[in-house]
Amino acid sequence: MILRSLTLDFFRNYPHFEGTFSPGVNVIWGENAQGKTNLLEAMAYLSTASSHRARYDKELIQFGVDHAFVKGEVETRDRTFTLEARLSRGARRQLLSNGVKLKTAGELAGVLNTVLFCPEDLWLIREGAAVRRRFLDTCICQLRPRYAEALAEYRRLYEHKTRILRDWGEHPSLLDTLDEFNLRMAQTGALIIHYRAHFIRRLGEATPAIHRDFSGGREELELGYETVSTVTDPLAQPRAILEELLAHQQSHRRAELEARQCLSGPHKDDLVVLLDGLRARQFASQGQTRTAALSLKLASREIFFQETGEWPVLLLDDVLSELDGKRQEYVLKRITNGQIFITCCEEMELSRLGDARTFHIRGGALVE
Ligand SMILES: Nc1ncnc2c1ncn2[C@@H]1O[C@H](COP(=O)(O)OP(=O)(O)OP(=O)(O)O)[C@@H](O)[C@H]1O
Repeated sequence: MILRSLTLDFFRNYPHFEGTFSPGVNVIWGENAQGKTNLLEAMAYLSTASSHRARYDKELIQFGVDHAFVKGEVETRDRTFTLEARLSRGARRQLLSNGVKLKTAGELAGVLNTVLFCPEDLWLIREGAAVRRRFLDTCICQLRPRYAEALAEYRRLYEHKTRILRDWGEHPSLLDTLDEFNLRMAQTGALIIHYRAHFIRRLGEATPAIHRDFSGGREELELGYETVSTVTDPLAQPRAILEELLAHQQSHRRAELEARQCLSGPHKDDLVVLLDGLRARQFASQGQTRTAALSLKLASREIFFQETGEWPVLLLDDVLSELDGKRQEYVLKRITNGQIFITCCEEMELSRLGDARTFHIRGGALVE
């Protein structure tokens, strides 16, 4: 999978950008706050229709402007795709593939896959469960269009149910619709759990070997999936999971009404990381959690390759400078395949990774 070129209009601090990239290594360098991350964010947006750091699309539109445009030419499966995202402050965003409007973001899956790695990811293990759910969701959405659709639907239902629970005291008639929402949330929730369990199983197969290699054979990493307590087998068919989710909702109905919060469902899921049998989140050292986070990210890249036969585009945002020499060396050794974008503050010598193209960014523009 190769991102051949990228065009931006009014995206973040770029009034306009046009770049054509190397199929190998691309180094994007410049001083702080010049727009290096913004560029990777735009690339990732074309693969996931979401940003790793913006909650709303409108944050991506340049200040004082009412629309933004992102276009990428992608080579995959011996074909060329033109992906476009048109963002607007006043209207729904539009996503297009080869000029055809997409109905859902899920339809982007499989055209451009990216694995983004930024310094915050080094805290993937230490942070709360939300960060690990986001990691899982970003990966699975790119591999399974149906998952992306279920997740979007689940989020809509969750927000609606949260409003019902928040306001039912003042408007008791809202409770008339609660059962309907519960059923639909359990149906989409069952699908989400099924897909997450299968992805975590794959991750659980790929990550330990990388981590073992990385830690010089000293540590054993294991992964687990923590979901709704009534679910006995998250790998089971969604139909079986549905019944167990409904039972959990039923037993938490009263508590939800009292707490006025949605307490039942996969929105609380976690990916559990164990190092030598202990929960890494609580017991691992800073160095160990970094190594484990890197192993997870590198493993996800390998799963993309196994699934699609092509390496995803790797976006390394300022991450190498955060790593000590040994970890840097390990990552560089492991990423010799596929297209790579690396941002850094100084021009880097990366000739060992093959032909590298260099882009110097200043103030939201390419320095020619
Ligand atoms: N919607 C927006 N409109 C205009 N400018 C924006 C918008 N969002 C962010 N910016 C600007 O983009 C710049 C940050 O860009 P970016 O995060 O890409 O920096 P960077 O080059 O990666 O820096 P660092 O090396 O510090 O990580 C900031 O100056 C910020 O004010």
